[in-house]
Amino acid sequence: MKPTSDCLILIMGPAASGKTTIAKILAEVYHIPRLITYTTRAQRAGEKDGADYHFVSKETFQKMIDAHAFAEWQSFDSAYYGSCIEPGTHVLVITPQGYQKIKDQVSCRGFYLEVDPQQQFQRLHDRGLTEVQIHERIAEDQAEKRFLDASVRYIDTHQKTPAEIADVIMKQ
Ligand SMILES: Nc1nc2c(ncn2[C@@H]2O[C@H](COP(=O)(O)OP(=O)(O)O)[C@@H](O)[C@H]2O)c(=O)[nH]1
Ligand SMILES: Nc1ncnc2c1ncn2[C@@H]1O[C@H](COP(=O)(O)OP(=O)(O)O)[C@@H](O)[C@H]1O
Repeated sequence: MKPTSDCLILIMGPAASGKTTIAKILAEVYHIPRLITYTTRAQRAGEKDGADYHFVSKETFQKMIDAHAFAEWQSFDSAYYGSCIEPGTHVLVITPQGYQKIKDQVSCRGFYLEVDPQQQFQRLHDRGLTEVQIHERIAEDQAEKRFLDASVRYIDTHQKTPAEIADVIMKQ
C-alpha cells in the first residue's frame, strides 16, 4: 500500500543502520518530507541545524516539555530526543520506544532497518566512537527492540543500496 492518505513513515533501526540516509532519499526522490526532531545531543561534523535535527539546549528542551510541545520525547544515549507531529504524509526517524508512544496517535507504518554487525562496527568506528562507546550504543539499541510490535516491517539492509531500501519502503 502506498501512503496515499496522511500517514507517518517511521524509520527505526540501530546506530548507523542507514536511517538518515533513507530519510533523505524519501525526501529527495519521493518528495516525502521529514519531520525534523529535537535533540540535546552534540551536533556531529556535517550535520546541519534544522535539517538533521533542531539542536537545542537542555533548558530549551525542558521548556518544550513543559509547554507540551512534543508528541513524545525520551532520554536516549545520554541525551534527550523529542518529536512534534504535523498533519500530512511525513517521514519520522525515531526509536522503537518513540514508535510505541505515537503509534496509536496517528496513522503510521513502521520500518526497522537491520544492519550487518561488521558494517555497523566499521561505520561507528568511522564516526569516531571508541570500542566501549560502540558496545554501549549497540546494547541500548538492542534494549529498545522490546518496543517493536508485529506490525513493524524489518528490512535487512545488507547488500542493498539505499535506493533499493527506499524502494522497499515505498512498495509497502
Ligand atoms: N523517541 C525519539 N527518538 C528519536 C527522535 N529523534 C531521533 N530519535 C532516535 O534517537 C536515536 C539516536 O539518534 P542519533 O543520536 O541521531 O544516532 P544514530 O541513530 O546513530 O544516527 C535513533 O534511534 C533515532 O532514531 C525523537 O524525536 N524521538
Ligand atoms: N544501504 C547502505 N549501503 C551502504 N552504505 C550505507 C547504507 N546505508 C547507510 N550507509 C552509510 O552508513 C553510514 C551511516 O548511515 P546513516 O544514514 O547516518 O545511519 P543512521 O542514521 O542510522 O545512524 C553513512 O556513511 C551512510 O552513507
